[in-house]
Amino acid sequence: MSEDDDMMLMNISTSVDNPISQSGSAKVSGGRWKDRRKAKMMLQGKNSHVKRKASTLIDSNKNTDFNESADNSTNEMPRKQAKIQNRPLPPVNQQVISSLFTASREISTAVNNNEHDDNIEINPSNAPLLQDSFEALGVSETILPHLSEKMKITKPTRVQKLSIPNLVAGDNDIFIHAQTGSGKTLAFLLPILTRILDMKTRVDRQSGCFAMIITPTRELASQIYSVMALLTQCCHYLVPCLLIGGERKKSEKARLRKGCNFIIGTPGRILDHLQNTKVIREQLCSTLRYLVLDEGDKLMELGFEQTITEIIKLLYDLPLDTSKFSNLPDRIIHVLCSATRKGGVNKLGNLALHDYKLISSGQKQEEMSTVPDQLLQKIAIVPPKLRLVTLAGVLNNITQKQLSAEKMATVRTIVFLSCSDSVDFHYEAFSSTDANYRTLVGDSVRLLTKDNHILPCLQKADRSELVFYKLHGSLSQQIRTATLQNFSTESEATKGKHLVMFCTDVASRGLDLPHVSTVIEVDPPFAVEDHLHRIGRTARAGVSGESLLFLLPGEEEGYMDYIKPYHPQGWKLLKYEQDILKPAFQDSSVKKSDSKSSSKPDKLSTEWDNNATTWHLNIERRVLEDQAFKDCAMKGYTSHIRAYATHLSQEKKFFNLKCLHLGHLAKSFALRERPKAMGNANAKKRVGEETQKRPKEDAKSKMLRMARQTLKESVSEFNY
Ligand SMILES: Nc1ncnc2c1ncn2[C@@H]1O[C@H](COP(=O)(O)OP(=O)(O)OP(=O)(O)O)[C@@H](O)[C@H]1O
Repeated sequence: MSEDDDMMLMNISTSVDNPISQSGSAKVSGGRWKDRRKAKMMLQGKNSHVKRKASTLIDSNKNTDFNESADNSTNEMPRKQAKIQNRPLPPVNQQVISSLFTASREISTAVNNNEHDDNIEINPSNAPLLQDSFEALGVSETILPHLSEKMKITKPTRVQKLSIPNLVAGDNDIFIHAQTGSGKTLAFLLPILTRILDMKTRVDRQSGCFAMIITPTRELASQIYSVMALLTQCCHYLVPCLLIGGERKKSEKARLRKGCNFIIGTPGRILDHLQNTKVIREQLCSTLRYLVLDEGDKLMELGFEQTITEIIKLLYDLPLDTSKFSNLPDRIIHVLCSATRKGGVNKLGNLALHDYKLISSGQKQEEMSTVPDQLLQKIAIVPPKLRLVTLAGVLNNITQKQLSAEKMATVRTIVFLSCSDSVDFHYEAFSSTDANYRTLVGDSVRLLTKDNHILPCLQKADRSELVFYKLHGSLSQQIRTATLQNFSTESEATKGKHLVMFCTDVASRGLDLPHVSTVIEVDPPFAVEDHLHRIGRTARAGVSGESLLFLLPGEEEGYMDYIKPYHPQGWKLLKYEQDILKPAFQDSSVKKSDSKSSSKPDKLSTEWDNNATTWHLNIERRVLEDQAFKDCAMKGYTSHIRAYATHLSQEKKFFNLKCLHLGHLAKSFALRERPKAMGNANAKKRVGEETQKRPKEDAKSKMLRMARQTLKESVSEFNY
């Protein structure tokens, strides 16, 4: 039963003692006609307020009772149910707890028409090719030993095999279009470095800048800078320089003044320096020969077309002295990297590339690359109320598996959410329930300490084995960098633990985080490209990996057909109960969070669904008791709804705001209040703040306004 309904039977009486069992003949009298109709429908076992097709969203009596027994302390029985069953009504101002589980739990509509076949042996599609060598591709002898000894990279991947000879020997522009994790970074860095090293002309940091690499995110720029810094350890006289927003411009200027051979950065900051810093123009003048645009589709999606046009214009305004380094190309070579060749990126190609060669690692030259073959995709159709507890179940099962392994290896999981506020909520919900944690970086990395039992499996383990991270664009650049650094590197504090990072799409593009074994998309991506990039954080360079996508029952299930072409190896369709919740909650008892204050000894349940409910009620109770956490949950919920309205128009049929059951979704943010009530409370607050009332909007313009606002926020999310 939805919280939305709890007020509607206030003045209604029924003529039967047990109307549920005699639903067909129930007589309802009194109250408004609408209320009577609703009541009658309910007595007949129908839901007058069907928001989505799946029958699973209608709660049962059984579960309301079950819920009651799971949390007697609050004694909050839905009023409608109480009235129907002639039980005493709870006080009007008391909140209603809607039950977590529903009567019919089977998701009947979920059919797997793209089953993953366990019996087929799959070869990794982005792995190094054992029969090839970098030497044969023409990579400089100066780099080869360093590559194999220091970086442990001995064989090229398919995309490297195709692009390196092209850039080493030819002077064409190239468009690199390849799967995630296929080694695109080295596919352009190695040949550029080779051309400079093989000039046989002595160069140093004062010789000028030879290549500029532009990326959409600061994290990606920092990562490419690190790879370049590692590569140039074998030729320390060559120096890269990083120019990204969020850093002090003054120190960047000082670095530029010392001289550099490669500039790596984000578009806004690079343009800013080109327009305002004389020394960068001096560095680029005469020497610039390569302009690389990485993640071209994202650059366009985020509206950098104008910025890049201006950068290109300014670069072409600089004089080029081809006599100075005559072994280098006699013009600026453009390299464009992208996982897709659809839409905006073609425009960027027209803008930046001339007479280019397409380097595609796929067998077929499709517009979008598929996911790596060795990646095992899983999909779970999860009712909106159960999203939080199911996520807990998934994380628990991964930790459980890690704990039961003989050798405790560090395990990394990335959880993608739709917006920063939702990231904040999930980070708080999972990392600080028992307040037994230690922060490792600012307040964006929390190591659970002993006695923190946020997941059921930790109650049995004598050690705490979890570290939680949060990453989104509203954090300062220093915190973002330090958080990623901590997540990626092995340290004493994190060694052998399960590292879980809650993040927005800021972490979806190009980031190469080592040994990520699972990616969980709790909120579906805003575009199918984002789906490929998010799950591409695992299964990199031939290594295996898993990803799990949560979809809501109903319209969202149609998304499976939509993404099918990108998953040639199929997927496994999980049942949220049998495959996730039951294994997570069945063998351990979850204590009620208020059990300490209770005089009675805690009666622990061995039923998995009882445990799952208790787990959820603990989080709900915290929301009730802790105003700061409640604010966090409300913000997370409202921002999530706003973000939901921004799905691409061609994907709106799967992600239609109107089909969302807002009340049930609120439950997954541990909120017991109805969204309507929340809205009214907020509206009341606003009355004092705003003297002018917003003119009445129709649904369409409201949705558009929300979408525009969220798009604006999502761009600032990346802080370019
Ligand atoms: N030839 C190789 N052999 C082994 N590992 C490699 C090779 N080339 C690259 N790698 C490793 O593979 C990982 C992925 O590389 P990279 O980040 O360049 O992939 P990408 O194609 O740019 O991925 P994305 O599309 O996600 O940005 C890195 O850790 C890199 O060190």
